Amino acid sequence: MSAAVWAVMPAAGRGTRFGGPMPKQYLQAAGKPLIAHALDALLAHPRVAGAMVALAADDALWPGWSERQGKPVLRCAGGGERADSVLAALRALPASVADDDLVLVHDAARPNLRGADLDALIAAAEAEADGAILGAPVRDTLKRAGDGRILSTEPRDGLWRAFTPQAFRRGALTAALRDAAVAGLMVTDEASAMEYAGFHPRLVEGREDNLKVTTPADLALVEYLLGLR
Ligand SMILES: Nc1ccn([C@@H]2O[C@H](COP(=O)(O)OP(=O)(O)OP(=O)(O)O)[C@@H](O)[C@H]2O)c(=O)n1
Ligand SMILES: C[C@](O)(CO)[C@H](O)COP(=O)(O)O
Repeated sequence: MSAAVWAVMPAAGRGTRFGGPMPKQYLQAAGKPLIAHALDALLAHPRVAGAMVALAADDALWPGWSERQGKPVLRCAGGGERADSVLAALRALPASVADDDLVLVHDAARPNLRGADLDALIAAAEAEADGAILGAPVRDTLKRAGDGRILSTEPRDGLWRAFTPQAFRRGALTAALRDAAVAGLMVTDEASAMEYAGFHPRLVEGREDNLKVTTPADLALVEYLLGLR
């Protein structure tokens, strides 16, 4: 029988780039909050056993879910940076989640995750000691900017955009994030910490509509996309 997979959801951000009246993960789209879409996408997968959600200490909007789709939804206090929140959630997972068990780290701000992408990611991560992440190759020409002007064109061959979920074994990811923090390394995703630890995670090409809501324009697009499902 395949081992259970747990989800870790960093949801302690304040959405400063979005602005607005509340942290963006609680904004409504297609009838429910972004965080609910993101959680439900993970919990709908048969291999996912439950979720640990990292919340801001003063979060007053968390609906208090203790389960969704018949699976446990646990919560812990997040931290000052996304990486701190992920590390706190990894440490708060039930003791039954072994160091060798896979965990899926997924942004609460990415509501449009699809099951087929999850299938592909879990399959790749289970075959890889180094883990795996969803992403997509860069398909636009990239410019380095300075003072609103083009300074240079950057080579894009071999460049990918990293998405979430990112899938790693609990023990290795916990140690990698801990060591990155001790080294003062500011990582913006889990794969960066694993790379610092010497791993080379597998890249799994996923749907480009697995958008992270960062600005109001992203929310308008995500509302459209979720409405199509
Ligand atoms: N200290 C933090 C910062 C971010 N996050 C989470 O990490 C995900 C991706 O981060 P981002 O899109 O940057 O969200 P915010 O930090 O809220 O946005 P901003 O940087 O604009 O404030 C989000 O689900 C966010 O809630 C977190 O759990 N803990
Ligand atoms: C984890 C992530 O979504 C991968 O692209 C991204 O790094 C999060 O960045 P943010 O600045 O914390 O939104």
